[in-house]
Amino acid sequence: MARRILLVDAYDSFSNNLAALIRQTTNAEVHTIKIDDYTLSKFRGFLKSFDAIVIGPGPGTPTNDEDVGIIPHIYGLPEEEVVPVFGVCLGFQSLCLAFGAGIGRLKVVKHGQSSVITHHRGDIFEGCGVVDAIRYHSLRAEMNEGALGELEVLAVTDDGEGENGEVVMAVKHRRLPFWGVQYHPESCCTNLDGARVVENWWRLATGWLDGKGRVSEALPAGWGVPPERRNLLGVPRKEGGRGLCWQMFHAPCLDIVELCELLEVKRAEKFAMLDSSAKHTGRYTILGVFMPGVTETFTWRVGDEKVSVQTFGKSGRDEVGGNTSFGVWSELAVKMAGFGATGGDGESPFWGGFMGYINYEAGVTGLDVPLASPRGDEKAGRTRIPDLNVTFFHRSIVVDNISGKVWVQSLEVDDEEWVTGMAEKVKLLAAMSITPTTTPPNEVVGGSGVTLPRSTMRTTTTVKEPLFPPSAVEITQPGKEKYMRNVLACQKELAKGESYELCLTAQTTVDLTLPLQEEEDTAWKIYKHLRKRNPAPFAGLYKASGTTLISSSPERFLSWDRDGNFQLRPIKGTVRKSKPDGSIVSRSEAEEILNTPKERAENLMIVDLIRHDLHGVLSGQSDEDGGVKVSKLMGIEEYETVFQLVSVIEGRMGETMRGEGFTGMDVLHRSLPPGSMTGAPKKRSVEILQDIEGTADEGDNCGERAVYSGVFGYWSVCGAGDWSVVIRSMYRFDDEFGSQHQDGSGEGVRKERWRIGAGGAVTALSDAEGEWEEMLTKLNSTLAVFQ
Ligand SMILES: C=C(O[C@@H]1C=C(C(=O)O)C=C[C@H]1O)C(=O)O
Ligand SMILES: NC(=O)CC[C@H](N)C(=O)O
Repeated sequence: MARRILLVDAYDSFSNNLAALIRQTTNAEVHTIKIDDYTLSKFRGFLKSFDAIVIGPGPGTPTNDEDVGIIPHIYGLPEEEVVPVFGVCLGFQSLCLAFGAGIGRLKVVKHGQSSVITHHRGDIFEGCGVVDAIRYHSLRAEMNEGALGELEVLAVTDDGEGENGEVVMAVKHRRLPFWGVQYHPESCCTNLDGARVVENWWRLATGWLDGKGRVSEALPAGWGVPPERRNLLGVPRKEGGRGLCWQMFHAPCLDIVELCELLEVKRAEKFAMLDSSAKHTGRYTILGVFMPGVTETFTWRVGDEKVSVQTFGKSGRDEVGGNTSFGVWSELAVKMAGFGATGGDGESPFWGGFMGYINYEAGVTGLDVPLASPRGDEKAGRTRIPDLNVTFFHRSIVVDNISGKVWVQSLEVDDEEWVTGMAEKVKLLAAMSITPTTTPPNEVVGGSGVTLPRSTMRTTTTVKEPLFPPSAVEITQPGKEKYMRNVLACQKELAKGESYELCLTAQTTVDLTLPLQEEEDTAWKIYKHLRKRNPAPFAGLYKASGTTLISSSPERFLSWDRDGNFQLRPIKGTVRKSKPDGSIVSRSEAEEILNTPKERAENLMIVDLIRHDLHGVLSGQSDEDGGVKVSKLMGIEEYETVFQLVSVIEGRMGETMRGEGFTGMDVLHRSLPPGSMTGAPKKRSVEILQDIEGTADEGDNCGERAVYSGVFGYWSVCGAGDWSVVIRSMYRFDDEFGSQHQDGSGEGVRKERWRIGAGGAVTALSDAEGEWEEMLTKLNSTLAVFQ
């Protein structure tokens, strides 16, 4: 029978990586609990069912009871109840503290940085050569005579006298079966010899257990799969479903802007498009077609029990749900399950299904973090904004911007007439254009050797005219002093060990004063311009339920295909392309900047966090290991205004899980908000950021990040999904200013307030001025359309 290891998680964003490493190296069953899930007596009761304990990393300090919960009691168990323990980072520091060591602060904190560890090859370092290990810590164990009487130091690292001098990296208890390491064996950048300590620990631990003849008991009754590990649907997958009616044709000359105008975007009250205007990640343009009496928009606001459903072209709303364990998420899963479709073209990524956005705040409450109060709309007296706003499309048009293939599709029964009619219209439109707009892969190679989408090359020189007269535009940017103070406030938390990285953001507002009547909708006017100005693989326009979102995001959050292959592409590390003197940063210069410890550490922390999120759903469920791997570590990608450091993490949801009813949505809702917008560990970082970014009464972010920092994408009836991080984007609430005003001369005017968020990851290595500049760089990629 497999042995059982209990992993005690201190709300870290790396603990699932540790669980996966333990599972791989020990073949034991790993059960995870949180530090404060159980009282000590309950814990002691079920400990008999486990063979060993691993205590994970975490934010805060071992001297603070709330940060460690049950941990100190584990090291203080009566001897007859003791089992082997392996402590990592916070778990290690707690071990040292429990036996008399002091806990101090590092002079120079180490977050996401590697060190070579000096060890004597014995004990848990048996057979290890050079251990090159990743560290995430602000605190250190300070040994003294008392502690050294109880604990033996197994490894150290030398940070040099200018920094922290010698820092203890591993200890073991002289009598009891307790071991601990300060570094992170589970980080993807710790080398194999660094991870081998877990294998060695397990050998020593099982030796100890065998020596004592300790055999664990059966799991207590009722110890089952924790509710949060069940799937949204709660029932196994159903096969079959509606047949899709579709046509595919080649239209390499089809212009996306013209296609949108064919669909009447200029005056549309509702619109949904996911667009790829740069082709080096995104590829498809997906349009949802609103159908009167059929198309439903689902909205939900944090705190609401029910989900509101509004049918296009009908007045009133229905309220659904309220009695499922996952609330709105289950409602979406139920809707989707009722629609499983068959017979679409395997090459089309979207056959119909949900498109829309999910706010940052929806993700925050998923972490059990209460929202800052009041929220922006409560303060402004606006309509309550939905935190989830997605529309279920039966009719759709998909364009492959590389091959020139176009699909017109419908899930409606007997809808051939619409499909044929629409296909004819689109073909005619394409026939009227003269030049191909699709770019065969690798056709245009930029001077730096990277493939640039042709649109990128074409537009830099052509767009000069301002979109709105300067007198119609009023921009309110965050204050520099305040932003820089916030950077320092973040760094203070990093120095205390509360977080390893914090993605600080602030919002800018743009107030437009516009004529009452205009020929085309402002959102469309802006989108068209932005599409040229800042082509992006995850661009898009979404208008529904009182909110308009215009995106030109470079960052994929999460995608999955119909076979259960998942991909995340976090971006961390940004270099502005234009220099202050007007010259352009070359790719090799960008490489030099992005290859520094600061930028690499920023990226690595998020890669490890994303691995954790993905492991959390995909690994150790049923008989599957999730196959989580980093397929690209810190590649450099070039965009219109910036170079970015991008990593790719992949995983797999196998047949068993999918058969049980798990879908990509299970992964999505449990991985929100995107880690690249929070920092690590996610939960503590989100709490800290709420404090620092402020409430509607005082902060630049108006008490909420709202659509910014959320996700925008689709979940298709074919089983695939793709969601981007909402950055380099803008959004507005349609009723923010009411509908009309009088200007000075008595003419009727209209006002619109657009909101643009921007920010960047703050680490211990950041400098406040640099962070301010980085925020402005990101802001300007979209703000520039108003200037
Ligand atoms: C916060 C933003 O971007 C995030 C922060 C990045 C960084 O710190 O380098 C890069 C991409 C995004 O994950 C933004 O664009 O506003
Ligand atoms: N990774 C960790 O467990 C960090 C522990 C502690 N919060 C520190 O910063 O030192």
